[in-house]
Amino acid sequence: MNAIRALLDRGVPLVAASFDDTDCERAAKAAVEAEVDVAELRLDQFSTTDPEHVREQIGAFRDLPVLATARSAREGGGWTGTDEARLALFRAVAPLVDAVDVELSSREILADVVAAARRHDAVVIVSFHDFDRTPPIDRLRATVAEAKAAGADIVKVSTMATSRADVKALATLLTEADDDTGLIVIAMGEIGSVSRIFFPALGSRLTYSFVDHRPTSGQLGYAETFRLLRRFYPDFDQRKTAEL
Ligand SMILES: O=C1C[C@@](O)(C(=O)O)C[C@@H](O)[C@@H]1O
Repeated sequence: MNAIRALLDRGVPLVAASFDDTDCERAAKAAVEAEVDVAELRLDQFSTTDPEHVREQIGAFRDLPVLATARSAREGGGWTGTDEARLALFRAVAPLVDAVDVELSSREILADVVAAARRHDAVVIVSFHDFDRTPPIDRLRATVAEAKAAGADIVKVSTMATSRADVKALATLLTEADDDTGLIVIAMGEIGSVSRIFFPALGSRLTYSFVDHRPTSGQLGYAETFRLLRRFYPDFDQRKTAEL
């Protein structure tokens, strides 16, 4: 079975760390030693997306489940190429990875990325980011519904929290959804940092940390993320082993 799906099926929150293509062999070794659950490869931050190069870097992460992300510049990522090229990249990596992340706003390629992932049993994360603000909760509810309808296995909502009310709205979005919805919710920013630990305990499926990749706003390092999840989520250490 797909390694990320198998981990998700256990119902315990998982920890991802994000990587670009800097010294992948060494980075992958550090991630395995750190017990990271999922390596998110930020293809949009690679020095080149030449297929041979990308295949080689994914190969370096062979001992970890891999999530491939090619974030559009529109949603804060580094992808500045065409949508055709991005779709071709997703199609090339779909057979090699366990999951892909594509933005709901990437309407021109969304259905084709979902289809490519499905063909290879890769988990589909359909994501929404707002690096400036947290939109009203009704907008976010509509976003989740649209992402589900587009074929998401997991919907990710990651927005900038500029007040405690924003953190509360995101927590509400998460807790009102039933467990089958499969949500990843992140409150970005310093005020949202608590969400990196607290939201997994409320049902958010994956929390993002960093090993030595540049952190996004409010991310905690993997060591701190692990320590706090162990402290506050009693089943955390069983995520890779036990039938829960
Ligand atoms: O979208 C997300 C979440 C994230 O932006 C974060 O704030 O943890 C980190 C990204 O690498 C990932 O793709």
